Amino acid sequence: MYKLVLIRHGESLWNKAKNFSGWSDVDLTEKGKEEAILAGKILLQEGFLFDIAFTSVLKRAIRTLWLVLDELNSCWIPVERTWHLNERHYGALQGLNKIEMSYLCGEKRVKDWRRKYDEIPPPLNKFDERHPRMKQCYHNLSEDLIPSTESLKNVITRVTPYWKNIIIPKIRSGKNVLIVAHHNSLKAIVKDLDNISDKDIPSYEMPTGIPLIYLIDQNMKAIRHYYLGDPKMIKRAIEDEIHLGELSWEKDFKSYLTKS
Ligand SMILES: O=C(O)[C@@H](CO)OP(=O)(O)O
Repeated sequence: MYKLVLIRHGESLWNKAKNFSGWSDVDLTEKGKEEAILAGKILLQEGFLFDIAFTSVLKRAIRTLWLVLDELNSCWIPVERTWHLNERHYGALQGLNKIEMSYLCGEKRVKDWRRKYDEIPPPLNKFDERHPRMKQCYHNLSEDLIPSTESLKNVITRVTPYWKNIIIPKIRSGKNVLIVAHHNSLKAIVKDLDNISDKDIPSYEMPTGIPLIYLIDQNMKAIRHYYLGDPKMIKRAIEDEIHLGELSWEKDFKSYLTKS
């Protein structure tokens, strides 16, 4: 039996603001940093140690990983940073507010953008300075691999080969692997581990900054999984994700319309 630990990065500035984040390189909030530190402390307390870690090239995931490894006194372990584990590219929606967009375009439109398997948001203009082709960290990628927008299906198509060809062999070789990534890129991994269908994976929700432990069999399928964290907080965080964008869930949604 193998063990694998997955962590969605701690709360980011745009999780807090309820903006579409995607490949925008936003940092953690103070709460996000605390979540990461707590995740590291709990992992230490539970006796987890890692041989290698994988993360994206986005700073909210990298910083979460640093804080976790610091608590584990494991800053020295090899770390693979890869664009394959980046968040879903949310196209021209990036930076827009999910509540405001629900008000303007309707809750169903926002829900479909967020949680329909093959829904592709409007693309980000290739000449927009926020486009990844303008960023140094993607300069070694060929243009056809750099997305201007992505559906969840596209994310699964880019994450799965990396998961199967790069990460799984490390697990099979007996390495203790930690993956710190994003809501949608981690969905690709749990989809494979738990055999979750295309129909069910969009509504799979994961809280920020809480270690998710997987026990895996020889066929690289999950035997069971569990979170290391307060069940009440996890339930609340998952409910917030499910209802994000519903105006009735946002008691104070008018404040989103009046902010500058
Ligand atoms: O905005 C995003 O990039 C992601 C993660 O925060 O959002 P969602 O979970 O709605 O796909």
